[in-house]
Amino acid sequence: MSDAAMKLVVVGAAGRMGQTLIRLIHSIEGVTLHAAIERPGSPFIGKDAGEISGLGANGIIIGDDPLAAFLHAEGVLDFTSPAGSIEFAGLAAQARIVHVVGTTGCSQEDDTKIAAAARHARIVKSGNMSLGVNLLSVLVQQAAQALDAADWDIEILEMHHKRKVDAPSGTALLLGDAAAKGRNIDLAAKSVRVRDGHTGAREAGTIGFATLRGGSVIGEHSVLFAGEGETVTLSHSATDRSIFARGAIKAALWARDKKPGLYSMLDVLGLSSH
Ligand SMILES: NC(=O)C1=CN([C@@H]2O[C@H](COP(=O)(O)OP(=O)(O)OC[C@H]3O[C@@H](n4cnc5c(N)ncnc54)[C@H](OP(=O)(O)O)[C@@H]3O)[C@@H](O)[C@H]2O)C=CC1
Ligand SMILES: O=C(O)C1=N[C@H](C(=O)O)C[C@H](O)C1
Repeated sequence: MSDAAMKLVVVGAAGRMGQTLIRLIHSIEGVTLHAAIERPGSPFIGKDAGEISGLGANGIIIGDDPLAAFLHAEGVLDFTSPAGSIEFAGLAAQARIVHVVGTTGCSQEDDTKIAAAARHARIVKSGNMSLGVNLLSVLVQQAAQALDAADWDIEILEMHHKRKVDAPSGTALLLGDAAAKGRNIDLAAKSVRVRDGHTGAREAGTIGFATLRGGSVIGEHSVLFAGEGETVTLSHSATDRSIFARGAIKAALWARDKKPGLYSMLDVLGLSSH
């Protein structure tokens, strides 16, 4: 593996995560900002990426041509939108580079396209890049396995800022998936994502989701195991977006010498059980 700093492109550079990534790349050894991209027509095209992120000018001008940016880069950090991430995965595959995807709200069809791109790109995708949430997912899987479905109901509660556009959050779904693995059930078949009106009594063995939106909340997640007379709650609070950015940069460095494929943050953190 090269000793030189890994050349990274930040797509969605002017977004909340884009700006956080640009600040963090500046302060972490072993990585360097190669280019910053926004969509064509964005008011941020032509602006200095360092200035936009509050660092002061760094000479990297935000552009709108990802293909040109990826050509001489080694990795892409992507917290954008499902359509954007599909496009960037295809371009990362063409350039044979690392693609770290934090974007949430992807459909099954979107995920299939990203998995196809992973035949040539090294893709790390996760609904949450933080160490804390990935550790929590391991604990949730263990608790779900230990607590009998007939006696313990699983409910997942999340809250995010008012500008978030997808629900349930990628993290809530990741935690739901961990719970479903612990119970050896299919999450899609057993999840209850909305309740309204006369719903009838709760069906045993299902996994419920509840979503709150408001203010500037960065990310709150709780998994409740509700039994007769007692409740076990496992939770995570994010108080700074740098936890996600740090995880994404760690993922890019980890994937630098890996074979093409689709990886998760559990793989990066060595928490994977397979
Ligand atoms: N996995 C994780 O750990 C985390 C995941 N996320 C996820 O990351 C995503 C972004 O979050 P956040 O930064 O808060 O959102 P923002 O809306 O603040 O930023 C997204 C940025 O991406 C840009 N963008 C969207 N689509 C494209 C495209 N096709 N080409 C180029 N640029 C594009 C947006 O531009 P425009 O405004 O013009 O659309 C915007 O500048 C969300 O899906 C969020 O859930 C967030 C935090 C952590
Ligand atoms: O949109 C956000 O802000 C976040 N999105 C991710 C999610 O959907 O879980 C991760 C984090 O909670 C912040």
